[in-house]
Formats: sequence, structure tokens, C-alpha cells
Amino acid sequence: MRLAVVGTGYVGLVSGVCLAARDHDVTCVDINPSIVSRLNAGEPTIYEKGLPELLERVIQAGRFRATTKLHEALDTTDLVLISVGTPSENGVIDLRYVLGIAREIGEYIRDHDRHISVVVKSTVVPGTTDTAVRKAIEEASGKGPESFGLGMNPEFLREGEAIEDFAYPDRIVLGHEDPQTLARLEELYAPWAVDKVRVNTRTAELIKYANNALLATQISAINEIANLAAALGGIDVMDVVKGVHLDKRWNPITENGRAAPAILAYLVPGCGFGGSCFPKDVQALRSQGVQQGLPMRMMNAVLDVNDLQPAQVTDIVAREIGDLRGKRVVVLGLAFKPNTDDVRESASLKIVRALLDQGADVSAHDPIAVDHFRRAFGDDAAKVKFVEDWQAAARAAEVVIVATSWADYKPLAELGLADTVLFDARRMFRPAQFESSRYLTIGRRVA
Ligand SMILES: NC(=O)C1=CN([C@@H]2O[C@H](COP(=O)(O)OP(=O)(O)OC[C@H]3O[C@@H](n4cnc5c(N)ncnc54)[C@H](O)[C@@H]3O)[C@@H](O)[C@H]2O)C=CC1
Ligand SMILES: O=C(O)[C@H]1O[C@H](OP(=O)(O)OP(=O)(O)OC[C@H]2O[C@@H](n3ccc(=O)[nH]c3=O)[C@H](O)[C@@H]2O)[C@H](O)[C@@H](O)[C@@H]1O
Repeated sequence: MRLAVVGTGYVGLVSGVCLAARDHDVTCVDINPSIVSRLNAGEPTIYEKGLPELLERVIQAGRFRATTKLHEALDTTDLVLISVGTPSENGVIDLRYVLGIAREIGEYIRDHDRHISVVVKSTVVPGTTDTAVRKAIEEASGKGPESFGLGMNPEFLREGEAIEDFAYPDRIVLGHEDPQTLARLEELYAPWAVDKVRVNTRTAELIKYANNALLATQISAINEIANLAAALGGIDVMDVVKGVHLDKRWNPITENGRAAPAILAYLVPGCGFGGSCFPKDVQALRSQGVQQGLPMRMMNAVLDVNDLQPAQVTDIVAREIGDLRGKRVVVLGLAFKPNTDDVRESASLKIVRALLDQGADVSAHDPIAVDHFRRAFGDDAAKVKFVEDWQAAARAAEVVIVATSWADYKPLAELGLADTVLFDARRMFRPAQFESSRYLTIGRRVA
């Protein structure tokens, strides 16, 4: 079927390309002309593995194109997915981009007598699609609710695994307010033989928030337990995690009834969660609850624990070696997680800031996120030495902090850095790999 996707960030571009790869005819719309021309030239505008090949394939097949003109895209479709950003403004969701698009679509509907389904794919707080989006379209079109369709189809992909996650989702949520929109969504996702959840739009919206909020809760909970394990001493929290994880309520069960290989999903303790979504979505949910008169104590706690977690790194290092003033420290990993160049809310921003504040001589490395980090860090980025050769920097440093678990850093264990303090802030190594070094981490105190 033919569809338009508005907003070509991580969600819009990956959705557009993956839907085109399943034989749909996709027009992606973005306000940014440089994004549009790069996409039409087959050049991905975000870093995501597998994307360059897939983009080239769908362009060659004539099933994918980009434009800045929303109305042109609407001329050839009766289904539009809105996937623009929904940033946080002081902890409250900012709907201006979603509503701006809704109004533009409304103006198109005013001038055309066709039934179009407007489906929100961006993460929006429960009640947005059936109230604010509906109102924006009605006001701009001057037409009633029967003249257009409304849907909400949340996205669960992870950055760095986006293509794989879109191609093999655990389920697809088909939020809808009218049968025609449901039928169109069914057709769109017909190639996916997975569980489909058919609900109204506000339920779809809460499913998305509940999913992110519960994953974030699990991370903050294990981080708090990790901090306790370290305070008590004589416990490695990874042994605790493994013991807990064998409980099948945490561990997916395979068809033969046995536990799947241990994927410690959202139970790996570390220096806190970052990214463009967990922090913003938990804040947005908290604000919505507070507006409803609820105390939202859990969401407060999840955010409080997470805010303080990066400081564990510098606190523990300072306890081991004393004053950090003048100490040569290298931070490995600046992205909020591996396989992405995204540094939004990355724990590394706070770790580097704390190191500079304490007077350390800071070097940093990331395979692909240095430019984004520089921009996000502002003027003080000039105080950080960004290095190309991380192994040389690690050899020259007194302290090495692994802040993002890029596979590139695995050889660290073979460098034989006997006198260096190694801080594994993502539990990517086993302590035994560093028997002869000073290995420090979250959730394990060296006596
Ligand atoms: N990044 C992720 O991994 C995930 C994000 N989400 C949600 O999806 C939504 C989009 O997120 P991202 O893709 O990360 O955003 P993004 O910020 O990467 O991309 C948004 C895109 O929309 C474009 N845009 C803004 N205003 C526009 C307009 N008026 N017309 C056309 N294009 C316009 C921007 O130029 C940009 O390319 C958010 O609500 C987010 O919470 C959901 C699941 C995963
Ligand atoms: O709504 C969104 O945008 C997306 O948010 C997350 O995806 P993402 O932010 O890309 O990354 P994750 O892999 O979930 O990691 C988020 C953060 O949690 C941290 N994390 C993750 C897992 C863990 O066990 N411990 C831990 O500290 C990671 O280091 C990272 O900083 C969700 O996993 C996606 O399902 C969702 O679609």
C-alpha cells in the first residue's frame, strides 16, 4: 500500500525504509531539505547498522523517496504516520511538532474530499491522539470526526538495533479510533506474523509509556541493589543478577520449556540509563500523573536513582586513588550506549563533567560519537582531549573508565595495564580478566 511518513529521524526513517522493504510504497517527509536530498541520494542521515544497504535497495526498487512537501505525499496515500520528535520541556512533553503536522494534514483534508487515516507513531502521553490531535485536525479542516481516521501505532525499536527490531518486533500495537484506520493498519502490518494488540489510541499510548517506564524502573532498581552490594562488601552484584535472572519470570522460556541463554535484559547494573527516550518518557509520564493529582512516587524514584548513578563512578575512583586533581583519566565511550552516535542524556556527559570539576586531566574516545559529544558538551569540550588511538591513551592513563560497552573496547583486557585503575561502568568485563590490575566497577567493592 502507499503511505506517507512524516519526520525522518530514528523512528521515521527506519520505519519508512523497513516498510518499503516489505513491498509498501513509502514517501518520507521531512522539514529539513538537506535530510531530504541526502536520503534521495541514498545517504542515511542517522547511524544505524544495516540501514545504508536497505535504503539503497528500496530506492533502487522505486519504493522509497523523500520530500519536504507534505501535501504532495498526501496526494498519493490515505495513510500517514506522524513520527516527529516529542521532546521534553522542563519534564513536560512538548507536542508542538506533532500538532503542527496535525494542523497541516487538517488543512489538506479541508481542501480534499478523501478519507485519510492520521496515525501517530511518535511517543505521546495517553489521551493525546483522541483529544489534541483530533482537535487540531478538526479545527484546521473545519470538518467533523467522520471525515478522517485516527490511529496510534507506538514504536518499540532500540537505537543501534533499529532495523533488526523493526523487522522482528515482539508485537505490534494497532491503536485506532475507527474501523477504517484499523483496516489500513492491518494491511500495513500484514507481512508481520506477530502478536497484534488492537486497542483504542489512549491505551496504545499508555502501553508505550508503561513499557519504557518499567524497563527504566528495572534499571534503577538493579542499580540501587548494586550500590548496596558494593556498600556491604563481599558481594559481586553480577552474581546476584545471575541468581535472580534464573527465575523464569525474568527469563524468556524457549519452546522446550528450558530457559533461553542468559540475556540479562535490563538487569545490567551500570552508571545509569540515558538516551533520547527513557529519561524523557519517564519524566513525561510523571508530569502527566502529577497533573492528574497523583504523587507518581515510583517514577520520581526511578529518575532520582538515575540522576545520581553517574556520580558513583567518580566517587568510587576517588575512594581508590584519592584526589583526582591532575590525574590522567581516559573515558572510553561517549554515546549513551554502543552502536549509536547518539549522546542525548548520555551518562558520559555527567562523568566527564564531574572529572573536569574535580581537576582531572581528561581524555576521551568514542568510535563514532565524538562530534555529537563536542556539540552537546559546549565550550568545555575544549578542556577534553579527544583521542583517536584509545589503546595508546589507555596505556598513558592512570585511570581508564569504560562508560559505553562498545565491543571495540574488548581488547582492553589484553593490554596488561597492571598499575592502571580500570573502571568498568557497564559491567562489560569479568573481574577475572583483570586479575593483575586494579579493576573497579559498579556493584562490587574491592576489600
Ligand atoms: N529514537 C528512538 O529510538 C525512538 C523514538 N521514539 C519516539 O519517536 C518520536 C521520534 O523520535 P526520533 O525519531 O528519535 O526523532 P528525531 O528527533 O531523530 O527525528 C525527528 C525528525 O522530524 C523532523 N521534523 C520536525 N518537524 C517536522 C515537520 N514539521 N515536518 C516534517 N518533519 C519534521 C526533523 O527534521 C527530524 O528529522 C519521538 O516521539 C520519540 O520519543 C519511539 C521509539 C524509539
Ligand atoms: O522509546 C524509545 O525510544 C526506546 O527506548 C529504549 O531504547 P534505547 O533508548 O534505544 O536504548 P536501550 O537499549 O533500551 O538502552 C537505554 C539505556 O539504558 C541503559 N541500560 C540498558 C539495559 C541495562 O540492563 N542496563 C542499562 O543501564 C543503556 O546503557 C542505555 O543508556 C527502549 O529499549 C526501546 O524499546 C524504545 O523504543
